Amino acid sequence: MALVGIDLGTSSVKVIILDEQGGMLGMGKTDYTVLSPHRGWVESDPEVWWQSTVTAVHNALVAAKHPTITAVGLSGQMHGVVLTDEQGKALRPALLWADMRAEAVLSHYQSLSAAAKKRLANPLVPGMAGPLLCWLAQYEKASYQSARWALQPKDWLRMRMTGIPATDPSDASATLLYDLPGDHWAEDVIASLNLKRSLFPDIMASSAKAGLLSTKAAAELGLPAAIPVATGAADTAAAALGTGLLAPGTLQLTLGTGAQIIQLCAQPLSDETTRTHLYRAADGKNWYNMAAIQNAGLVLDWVRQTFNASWDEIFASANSVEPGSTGLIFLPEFTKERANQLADHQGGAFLHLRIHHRREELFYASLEGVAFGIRLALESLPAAQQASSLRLAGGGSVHPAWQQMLADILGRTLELVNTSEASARGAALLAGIINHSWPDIQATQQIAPGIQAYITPDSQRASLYQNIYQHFLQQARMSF
Ligand SMILES: Nc1ncnc2c1ncn2[C@@H]1O[C@H](COP(=O)(O)OP(=O)(O)O)[C@@H](O)[C@H]1O
Ligand SMILES: O=C(CO)[C@@H](O)[C@H](O)COP(=O)(O)O
Repeated sequence: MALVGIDLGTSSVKVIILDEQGGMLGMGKTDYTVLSPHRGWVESDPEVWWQSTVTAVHNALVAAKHPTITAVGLSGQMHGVVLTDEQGKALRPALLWADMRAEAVLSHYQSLSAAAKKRLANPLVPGMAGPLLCWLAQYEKASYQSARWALQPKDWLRMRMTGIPATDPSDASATLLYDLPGDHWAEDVIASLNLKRSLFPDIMASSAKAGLLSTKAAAELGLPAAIPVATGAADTAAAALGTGLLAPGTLQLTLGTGAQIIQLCAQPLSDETTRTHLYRAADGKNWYNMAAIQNAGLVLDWVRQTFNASWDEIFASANSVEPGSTGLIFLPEFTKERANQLADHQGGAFLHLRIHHRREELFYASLEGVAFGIRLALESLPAAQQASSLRLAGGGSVHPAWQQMLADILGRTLELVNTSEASARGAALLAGIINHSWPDIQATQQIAPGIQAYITPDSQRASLYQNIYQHFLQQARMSF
């Protein structure tokens, strides 16, 4: 008997198979491309998500030696929107969290009442389902008018698997259409924005049984038909569950295509400065504050591809380049940050390029620039001042040289959790609840992966970076 967890990320889908004690039996991963057909647009084709999921599930089953699967759980990238027909068939490519086109309609949000904005409890930024739907309603009337459902990515996947439209609080609360203190869709906001209320599915607990795997989906995935599928959770919330972060206190940095630093909180207290987000956790009990970084793995992957480099070559720059990259500065703001901007947004840049700069400096400066962006976001979290350590998770955090750089630049110890796929693990743990492998979310803490290593900052480099970081901020802000 085994459980499947599927994490539909921005750059790849990850599938893991756990036994009923939470032990890893196998995994599969399939990459896909993020599309940018016009300036500021960021999209993915849901059909590619599905084909990639089929491949990753098959590979995970092979790696796990074909155990009997009894339940499936889901996690997925947050905020964006998939417009579908009645059956869940996508009507156009999915719009993703990094998409900027809805800047053009943010004025609709700005003119909401102060009370309504307070209940949304989050910065008003364009890559969320609410603003994206406002854009679609205005500029793509045909697809908007014919849509039956507006789904989050993992909810689209579940509908494809079960035919049941639903969402959960952790994803719904990250759409800018959710009343955080009231814990329900923000009916008044949806009405004020003139959005169709019927687009939004019922909200079910992340650990609820949302439906059964259809015969057709089961045949494609190679899984048994009619096994239960859990509602699932947003990837950041699922990653917290997957690493055993279930109580307020510890900070966690998840590094994927984007990066997020989160801290669980027992009350829905929003950030008056609007530099951090407030969302529902997967346990249905807590919330979490999150500082988001849009330009993390997304940008490093651009560097890797554009310079035709391997990941090893990029990280090997840490062996030959000194902190500060001999004056070279990389601004990673390829897409506008939601908050915590390094500079007035004009796009990314290499600043102060000189003839002596080699390929290695370009790579090292890119890593430094992304890490400085993470540091700025970290400093916006109220709890960061006191935190001397952070947990580290996510597929973009695995290289040892990069982990050490992050510890040095953030000036914090990084705790490496003994799981490579925290969000997919969180998803599988939710499957275990509907399968009665464990009674509830709290019980999953007993099978939480331990800390496999502590990466402590090198005191000399950390001290150097205090000054280099300040210099970086100053130069970044002077440059536009
Ligand atoms: N082999 C690798 N070594 C180091 N970093 C990688 C590697 N493959 C991908 N990455 C980085 O990880 C990011 C994807 O993180 P991941 O958590 O797997 O994906 P997602 O954002 O889809 O959840 C990529 O954008 C890239 O920057
Ligand atoms: O944008 C956020 C959180 O605000 C992310 O949680 C996205 O959902 C993307 O996650 P990855 O695909 O980068 O892991």
